[in-house]
Amino acid sequence: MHATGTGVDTAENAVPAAIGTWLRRRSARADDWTAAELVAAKRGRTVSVVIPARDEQETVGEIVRTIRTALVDEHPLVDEVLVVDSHSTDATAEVAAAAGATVVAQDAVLYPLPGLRGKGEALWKGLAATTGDLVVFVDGDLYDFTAGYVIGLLGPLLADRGVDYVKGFYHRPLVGAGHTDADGGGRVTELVARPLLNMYWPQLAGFVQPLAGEYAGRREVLERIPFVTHYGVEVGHLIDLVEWRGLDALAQVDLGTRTHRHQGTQALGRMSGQIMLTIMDRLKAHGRLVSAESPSTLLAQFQRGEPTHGVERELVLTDLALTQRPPLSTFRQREPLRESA
Ligand SMILES: O=c1ccn([C@@H]2O[C@H](COP(=O)(O)OP(=O)(O)O)[C@@H](O)[C@H]2O)c(=O)[nH]1
Ligand SMILES: O=C(O)[C@@H](COP(=O)(O)O)O[C@H]1O[C@H](CO)[C@@H](O)[C@H](O)[C@H]1O
Repeated sequence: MHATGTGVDTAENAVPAAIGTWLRRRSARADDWTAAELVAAKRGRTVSVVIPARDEQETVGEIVRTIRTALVDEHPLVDEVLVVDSHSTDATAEVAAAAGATVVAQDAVLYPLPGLRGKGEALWKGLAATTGDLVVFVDGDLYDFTAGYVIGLLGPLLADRGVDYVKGFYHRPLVGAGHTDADGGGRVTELVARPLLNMYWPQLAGFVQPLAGEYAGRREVLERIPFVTHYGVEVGHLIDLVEWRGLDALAQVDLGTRTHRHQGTQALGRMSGQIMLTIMDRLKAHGRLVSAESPSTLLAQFQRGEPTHGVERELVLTDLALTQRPPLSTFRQREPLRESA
């Protein structure tokens, strides 16, 4: 490790010992396991893959085909592949079904429960619409997805009963028109999530990609945590799980490189606000943030467009209010949770 700019020398011993221990104990690589080894390790447990997809017709088909070919047909590691069609306006559902996925419309799950919008809603509905003992979440906008993503995420869960939840990590290029910044991706991670998590949940500082969209968990645990319905879902999971299950129940796996469809800066501004409000919500929930007033959830952004109030910009208002689904178990009677061995 090396000194950085105005930062102190980050020598090995500057990293809190607990983080170093966790990194060594709970970090793995996707190629630590093979599909055949994990099939043998299933011992009757089942696996569902859930892909949230809003307008992903360009990429979702190849992701589904890769899983089906390598991890259903060749090696029966995955028992169920579900694409949650999240109000797509393109051919996402048709492309996913043609590739061999089960497809469900987000609002059709747990109908007539009124549907909400957002990625977290898609994930929660995907959990509700599947049955696997282990659940793997994979974004639908990946360009370089491999079966190793799923193998790597399942490895720690099948190998160690003490692990409840596994995040992927990877190099994240930012691919622009004719230019790629090899490590420019994960903009909200680097500018918002990592600094805030280091400030308030430093025990999570070892996660290389806290907002990774590829992760897996035990159903018995996933059904007992809330799902923030928008982009705060990942950071909400990490905080809720480390508070409930402890850091040692969490793990991470190196999946190599991840290239995905990037959103624009204003969309990431809204995502950032959602993540900040989720972190503030958890600080309040744990009695660590006492504020005289609640933050406004209304975000004003300015775009090229119709002049507004005499300014040569279009004013766009978005409500970033935190909405979340309760633990799915509150919708269903479940056996008491078996404490991890
Ligand atoms: O309301 C939503 C928003 C996003 N997504 C999906 O969630 C994944 C990650 O979303 P996105 O790519 O927008 O986030 P980013 O990766 O840019 O942070 C993608 O498969 C999206 O199609 C979804 O199903 N519903
Ligand atoms: O990590 C990030 O900063 C954002 C944006 O990534 P890019 O800057 O477009 O590579 O992407 C992630 O964040 C979302 C919110 O947690 C997740 O839902 C996405 O799956 C993940 O790609």
